[in-house]
Amino acid sequence: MSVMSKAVLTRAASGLSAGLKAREPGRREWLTIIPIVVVCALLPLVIQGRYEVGVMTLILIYAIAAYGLDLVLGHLGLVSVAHAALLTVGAYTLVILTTKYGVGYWWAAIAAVGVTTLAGLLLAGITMRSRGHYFSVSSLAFAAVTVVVITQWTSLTNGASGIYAIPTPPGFDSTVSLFYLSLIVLTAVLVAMHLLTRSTLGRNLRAIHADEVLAASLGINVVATKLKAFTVSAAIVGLAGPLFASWISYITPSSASIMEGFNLLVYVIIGGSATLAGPLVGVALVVGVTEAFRFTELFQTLIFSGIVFLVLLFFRGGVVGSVARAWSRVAVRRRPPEPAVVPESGAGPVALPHLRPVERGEPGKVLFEARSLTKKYGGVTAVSDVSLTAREGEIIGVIGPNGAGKSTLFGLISGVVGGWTGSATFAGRDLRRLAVHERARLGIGRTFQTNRLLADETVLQNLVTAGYLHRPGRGSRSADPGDGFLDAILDLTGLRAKANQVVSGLSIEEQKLVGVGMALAVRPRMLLLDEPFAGLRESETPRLMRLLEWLRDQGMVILLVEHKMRVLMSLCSHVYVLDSGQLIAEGSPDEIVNDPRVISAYLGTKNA
Ligand SMILES: Nc1ncnc2c1ncn2[C@@H]1O[C@H](COP(=O)(O)OP(=O)(O)OP(=O)(O)O)[C@@H](O)[C@H]1O
Repeated sequence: MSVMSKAVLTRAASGLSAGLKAREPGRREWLTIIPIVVVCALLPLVIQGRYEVGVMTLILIYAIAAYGLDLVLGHLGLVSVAHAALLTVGAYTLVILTTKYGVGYWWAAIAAVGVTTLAGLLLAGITMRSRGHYFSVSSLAFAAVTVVVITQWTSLTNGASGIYAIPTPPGFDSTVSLFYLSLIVLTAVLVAMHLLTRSTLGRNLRAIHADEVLAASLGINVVATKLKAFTVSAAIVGLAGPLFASWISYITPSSASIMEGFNLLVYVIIGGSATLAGPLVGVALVVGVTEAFRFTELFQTLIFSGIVFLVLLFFRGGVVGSVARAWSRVAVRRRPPEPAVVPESGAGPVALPHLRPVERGEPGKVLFEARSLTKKYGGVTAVSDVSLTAREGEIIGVIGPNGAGKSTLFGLISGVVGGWTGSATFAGRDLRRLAVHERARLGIGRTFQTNRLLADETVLQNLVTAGYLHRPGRGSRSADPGDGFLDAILDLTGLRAKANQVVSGLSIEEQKLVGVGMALAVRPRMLLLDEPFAGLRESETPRLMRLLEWLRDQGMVILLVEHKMRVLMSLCSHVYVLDSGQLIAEGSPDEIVNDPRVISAYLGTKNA
């Protein structure tokens, strides 16, 4: 692989995991489509040469494929080199059906989209459980296999010699008309991309991109969502396949090569992944400029490399991404400052919402029961033979020194940590058989010791994503569940004034509250809170305490890991104490603080 290829792949991998994350597009961002389409539509009137219009058509066709790629690259963070192969699969399907089997062009085009989608589904099915570099290498293998299959299946594809005389779409046989047909398809893709990125699927993709564990904890089926996205991505690329075949009029297996797949990747990264205009701008810039220097191949390669390096060096986020970021900085400066949060004085009552966030439980009824839970990490037994019962309407404390196994226990219950023995049931269901997202859907919500949030999104967007299971109609694009529940969470957590602020700009304590709010948006029946009070100011502590008490009174079960003993002891009715993975004591707060084993292992004499 060339130095440049490595640079781009490294940039793609590192950039996509840091700093270039997709964000929710503004409601009015679709307006960008209008100037894009108008400018494109006017171009053939200004630049009229047959060759030039041909290049512009190719730019539009590649842009369609680039948007398909961007759905997984920009919005899911998967670096795929297989998309040129998918494009070629679509092109060959059209060519074979029309030239060998005499199928009408439009039927063949529909079949091409279908076959490309199926090919994408196949690739996704094989690779969706792999992440990062593993996925990229799998996509590389897919491209290589596609080239081999097309080359070797000579009876169908004519092998390395390729196929000539590819028909053009009926009624679109001139260069200019193919340009406008491609523009119509591109416009539809732009609209679809805008709608997709604002839809539940788009939000879930961003959540998965940001943090798969968090996404699953919110009830998002990570594998199914990735499959869906990859299939849609392949379908979009499939739209470009027939156009590409008609444009090129002579197709060979080399169109599916890894290098072509790499070029598509370059277009998206250069233009700006996860932006509405980025892929088109990237293709136009790279293809346009390199075509202008087509008279010398060496010079063309140098120009291509030059563009790539310049953008990588100076435009983090690609051309469009960088411009959009600079613009948003200016816009933020112009915007009047948001009113500061006025923390509730601990004394006054918190305005609790009239809404019922959870199904009212039956106090005293066993909701969760674990027997002999054991989890080993190699030679370390993180949790050893722990049994625990949680009844509705209880706040249960789990305490112990660092490394006692508290977070591991939460991991076992929420499903994040696998490979344990023992038994665990929740609402009568055996948890062993349930994945993380299924447990969340069943009603197990959680926060994490180290905040796991959608750091590049606003507080409200975090809550909207977290409330995904409860939007009216899962496919709905509406932001709020419609019953004011998210509103209520903003009030309960005291985050209303910060609702439109990006989470990464909030203080640690505010981020903690966002985490609690997100867990509540899942509408859990049991809430696992891993040190929610850590880092909270004294003034914030009473608010959260009252919130937990109120949730308990609604019938919710709360398992609370907390080192702030005063808070924990005043909230909990029952406390479990772990030390080196073992349950060393359990009982009421009074019993626990006076238990000599707990004093010796954890509390010391000052808390006793
Ligand atoms: N992924 C892992 N791989 C190997 N060992 C692990 C892993 N996670 C936890 N452990 C070990 O398991 C034990 C329990 O860790 P755990 O994080 O559950 O404790 P904890 O009580 O939550 O501690 P803290 O209060 O510091 O968060 C520790 O010895 C820890 O080193």
